[in-house]
Amino acid sequence: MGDYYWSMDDPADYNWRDYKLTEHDLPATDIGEQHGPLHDLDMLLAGGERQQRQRQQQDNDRFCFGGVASLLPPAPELSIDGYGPVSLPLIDAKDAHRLAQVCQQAPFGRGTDTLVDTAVRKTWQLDPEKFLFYEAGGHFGKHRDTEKEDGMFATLVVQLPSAHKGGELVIYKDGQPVAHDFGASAGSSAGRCHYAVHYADAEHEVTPVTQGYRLALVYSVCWPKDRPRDEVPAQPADSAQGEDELSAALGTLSDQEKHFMHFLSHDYTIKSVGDLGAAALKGVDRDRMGRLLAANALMPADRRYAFYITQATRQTDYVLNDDCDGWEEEAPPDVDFSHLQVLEGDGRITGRKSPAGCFGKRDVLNPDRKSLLGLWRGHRKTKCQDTGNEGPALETKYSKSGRSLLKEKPSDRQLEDFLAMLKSFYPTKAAAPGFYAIYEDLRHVLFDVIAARPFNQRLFDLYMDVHPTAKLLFESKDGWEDLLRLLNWPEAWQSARDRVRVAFAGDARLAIKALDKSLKEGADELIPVLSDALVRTEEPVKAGRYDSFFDDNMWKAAFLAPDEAVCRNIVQRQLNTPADDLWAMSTVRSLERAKRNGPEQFEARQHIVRPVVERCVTALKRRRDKRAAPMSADDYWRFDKADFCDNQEVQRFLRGPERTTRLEGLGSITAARRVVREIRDILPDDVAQDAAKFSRYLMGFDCSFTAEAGGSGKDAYVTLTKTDVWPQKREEYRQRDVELYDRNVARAVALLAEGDAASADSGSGSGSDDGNGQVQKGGGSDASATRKALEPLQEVDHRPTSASGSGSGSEAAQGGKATTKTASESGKQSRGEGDELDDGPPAKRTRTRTRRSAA
Ligand SMILES: O=C(O)CCC(=O)C(=O)O
Ligand SMILES: [Fe+2]
Repeated sequence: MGDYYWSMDDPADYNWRDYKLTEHDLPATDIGEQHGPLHDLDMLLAGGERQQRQRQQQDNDRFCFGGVASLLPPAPELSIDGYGPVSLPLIDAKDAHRLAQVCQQAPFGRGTDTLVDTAVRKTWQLDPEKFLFYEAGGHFGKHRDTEKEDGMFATLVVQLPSAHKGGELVIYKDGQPVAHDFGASAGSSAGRCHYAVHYADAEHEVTPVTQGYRLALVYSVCWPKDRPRDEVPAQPADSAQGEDELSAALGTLSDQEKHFMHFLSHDYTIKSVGDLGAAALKGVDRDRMGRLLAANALMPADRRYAFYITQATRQTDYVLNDDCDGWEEEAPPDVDFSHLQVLEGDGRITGRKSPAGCFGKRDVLNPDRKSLLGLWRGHRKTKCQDTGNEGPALETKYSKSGRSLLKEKPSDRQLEDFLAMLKSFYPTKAAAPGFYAIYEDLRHVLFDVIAARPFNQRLFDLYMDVHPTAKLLFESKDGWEDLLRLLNWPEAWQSARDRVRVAFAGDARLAIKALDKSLKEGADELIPVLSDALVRTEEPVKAGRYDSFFDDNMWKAAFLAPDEAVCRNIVQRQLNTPADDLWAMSTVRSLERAKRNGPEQFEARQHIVRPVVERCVTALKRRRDKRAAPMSADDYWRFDKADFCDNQEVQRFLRGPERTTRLEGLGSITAARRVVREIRDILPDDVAQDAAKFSRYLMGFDCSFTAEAGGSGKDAYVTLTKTDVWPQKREEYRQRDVELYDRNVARAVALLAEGDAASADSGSGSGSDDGNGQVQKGGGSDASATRKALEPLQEVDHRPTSASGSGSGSEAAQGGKATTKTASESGKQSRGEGDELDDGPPAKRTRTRTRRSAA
């Protein structure tokens, strides 16, 4: 069976309405408190018993008002496209007929639908919602106006000079009608324009026009677009004394840890509260919000309340009673809060939270002394549902805006205990991933709690103890936000600074990321602390690679940080780092980028950086000279990196100084030929003779030689002869390395050259700098991106750097080896210490080696 929705005021008559629906009310005396601080607050907000009636009247007056539109001409000129000039008031039936023809039947909204139903609304309209034309029988049933535009809060109706009967605009305030007859009783409606203004959320109707024609213009009244969000009017000076009393009552409630709520008089759309915050409040709600905020602000921070606005819904389900003559509550009403918005003491919406709990009938601030149903009076929706077997059921639903004042303030002692407990439970992400997330949230909430009270060193220390790592400070969900808030809290920052430094000193990568973010977001206080932390960090060499993201950002900070000390710190750090050729090249490249991105900043600090650049030059030159040293004739035939471990005898020969050898004792010529075949399978003879064509193989094995079977029977042997294809190739690479080191030395020198805009290497190696953006995007953790950015280094870094000076081949050769060998062969590849031909990433090998030699 389908659902039928209608409003109680829907004129359509359904037989379910013949049954009696009795809603249980509670008198005002059962709501809130009849004495004590909450009651005092009621009285103070209501302005005392005596003033209450007067206030009520004022509020009624502001709730809606109207009269003669004396600023408008008595006979406004009105002309309508397709009709022509309209002479006002409209009297002639023929004119009316013509006018109706250029208009449309006005629709109305229900939920998200726009409907036309003359039983609900019967009027002609032009230019949607602006010009209305009522004939006899025209009317508009009870409704509230939708917010047609952002910031709309009221409706202005201007009735043009009209000669008609009926057609009053009746506005309901708490169910009581306030009628506007637009001058009918005063006899001025035909001769003047009249107006009426009402809040858009106020329920209103237009009674049927019984005679003549009524013409009206309808306007939406909106807050100005540039009005500050959350604006609540300052309270007039004469209420200051009331504020003290209010504040005292609030304070007492606060000490009792009392949370309470207050039903707003007006209704608000979720959107308007979301858009405007406290500034959406109207009339009496606005006054009271202003007074409560002012009183709240008078209290010390730890006693203050937080303010929320919530959409409250109260739903009751009814079933037919046993006598089938009325509806009976099936269960107690269900009260629900949703769309909660936090308005803080200063009225700022800072986030969304869930209500701490529901409120009992005693937790209601009820300055207007309303009964339960009086409080809930608002949008009531009734829905009748035929549930089949169980018969029809009726549901009523009220929704209402409420303001709640929640106090979430445990005592300092309780908090300290809690923090100590939390500390003992401090989880690691790996150990308790689920708990960690809760923990992160808790930490964030705790920050709010602690920040909301006067600074308490003990409490704050405990709070800081609970999250000691840079990861939590920086990478947790709200870590960064909390860190920034810490900066604006002088006492806290004073004592947190050292902890922050220590935390980041344990994680160079995070320190760099945080430094970068601080620069971008102007968190200036954080920059020196992070740069101090950086000096104490270890070089983040992961998997043997320099991290160009790290280096780039570090140097960027060195030049861009407002304080020169940051640059000095970084230089100090780099001077403490072991220097080798890879370090030098990475440094040079990062400095080049920094120089390119900010030539002036670079120049201003290049004198500070000079020692680092000089150190790079020294390291590069040292490496260059080692590589440039010519090889002795003896060493020329030592293929000391030869990789032929499937046959140890062959490998021993290759690594030794002899040019040729014989493998003997093979037993038969067949066996000798088999050995040759096996060798040629691995390294074909023609490969050993043709470097250009087969360098991929050569590089894989780091040798070149031929094999030939000879002799017969027991004397059969295999002759191995080294060819100079490999050593020549090796020589070529040595030469290239020297050139590369030379180029890098030149780049380093060019860095400090006067008036040179970092273009020294724009033609050669810097092409790969384009990979920079990619590296940053990958957060420096993407190995392939990092490798890409390191490409110019790899021209060198996989090559031998041992004192012996023998080479192992190019990057291409490494790749070739990997694809040529089987997995098991690769497995056998790893060598002892000192051998540079392990399977690790190229940079690692060299890195390991240089580290050792540096030590
Ligand atoms: O005709 C009027 O006075 C008011 C019409 C109205 O309530 C509306 O257009 O929403
Ligand atoms: Fe309306």
